[in-house]
Amino acid sequence: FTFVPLKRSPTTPTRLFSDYVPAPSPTGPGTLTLLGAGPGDPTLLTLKALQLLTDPATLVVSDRLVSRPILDLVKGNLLIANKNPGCADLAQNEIYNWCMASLSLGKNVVRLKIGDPFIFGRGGEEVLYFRERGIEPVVVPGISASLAAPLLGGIPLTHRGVSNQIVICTGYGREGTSPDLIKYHPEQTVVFLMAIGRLRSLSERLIKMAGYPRETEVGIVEKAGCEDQRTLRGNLNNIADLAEAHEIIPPSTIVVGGVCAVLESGMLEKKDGLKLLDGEIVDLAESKSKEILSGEVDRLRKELEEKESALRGMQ
Ligand SMILES: O=C(O)CCc1c2[nH]c(c1CC(=O)O)Cc1[nH]c(c(CC(=O)O)c1CCC(=O)O)Cc1[nH]c(c(CC(=O)O)c1CCC(=O)O)Cc1[nH]c(c(CCC(=O)O)c1CC(=O)O)C2
Ligand SMILES: C[S@@+](CC[C@H](N)C(=O)[O-])C[C@H]1O[C@@H](n2cnc3c(N)ncnc32)[C@H](O)[C@@H]1O
Repeated sequence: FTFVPLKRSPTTPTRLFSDYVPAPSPTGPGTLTLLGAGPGDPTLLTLKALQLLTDPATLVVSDRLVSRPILDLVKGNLLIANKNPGCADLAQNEIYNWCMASLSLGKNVVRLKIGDPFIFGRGGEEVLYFRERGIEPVVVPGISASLAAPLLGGIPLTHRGVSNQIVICTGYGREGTSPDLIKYHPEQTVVFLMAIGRLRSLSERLIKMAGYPRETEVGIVEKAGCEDQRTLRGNLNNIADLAEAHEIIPPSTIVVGGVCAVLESGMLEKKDGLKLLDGEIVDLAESKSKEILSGEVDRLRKELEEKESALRGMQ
């Protein structure tokens, strides 16, 4: 890892992510970066991510869920793993083989992962795999869908007097198992990733085994940060039926708890045209802001290119 020290000491120079510039090595293996892509909107990428993705000399090995507008930024070669549910281990081996082959040729590789690499993304496993083979990956954080999707769907994960703690869970454990649920706590928000496929049984288990009241609010944000984002609101009693009726599909983030109702009216409706209605589905506002935002990506890219060519001129 590259750890970023919290304080600069006068004697030890701080190594920031921004200091990390991958350079092809003719003598040894290339560098490997595990890179978080955020939830899907390219304007939510870090500047570090933009810099790495637009390096034409870099091979990008991406997971399937990374959005098209982000993949479109890649200037070098791009490989996308066919990691569908049920054949993930096979695809994971393929990813390792692609990365190792390029690294051993001295090529720099970016392993692009949805959201944040260390939140339900096998990021830790990948670090251990490459470390065992003599390559120490640099890990660059991304905005996790577990935090961004609720926000983009108009759900604050904490809210004074409503929720003072957040639990992030997966709907599926290893080999399809259902992870243990935490007992109901009225001031807790629970965020479920990878759980749409078993929403009905999850809702029933929350009520019957974890003591959740049937009326507990639930929000689902599908494809957050993508052009076709949708938000669905309901409660534990009706959410599975509503999701079925509206054909909600992965990738979606499920939020359970009182916070789902906090911004139900008012602010967002007026500001962004985003309307949250009980049991109704809403599309992300048809917004001019989308065009403005994608213009912003082009502007940033240009700025980066200019800086790079100015730097090259100075060398
Ligand atoms: O229903 C849903 O909402 C989630 C469906 C979904 C799953 N994986 C998925 C998604 C998102 C998607 O495909 O869009 C998609 C998924 N699962 C996972 C990843 C990240 C990765 O593999 O790099 C991804 C994204 C892959 C990609 O973007 O290409 C990771 C994953 N799946 C799983 C686990 C848990 C584990 O292995 O211990 C973990 C590891 C989490 C961690 O790092 O802690 C387990 C899982 N996820 C899932 C299943 C059900 C498989 C089936 O249905 O046959 C299963 C069970 C299994 O594979 O043995 C479902
Ligand atoms: C394997 S997990 C990876 C999580 C990722 N590492 C992160 O930090 O966001 C995949 C799950 O993340 C959630 N997810 C990813 N992208 C999403 C998006 N654009 N909108 C809503 N949920 C998303 C879904 O719950 C999906 O099943």
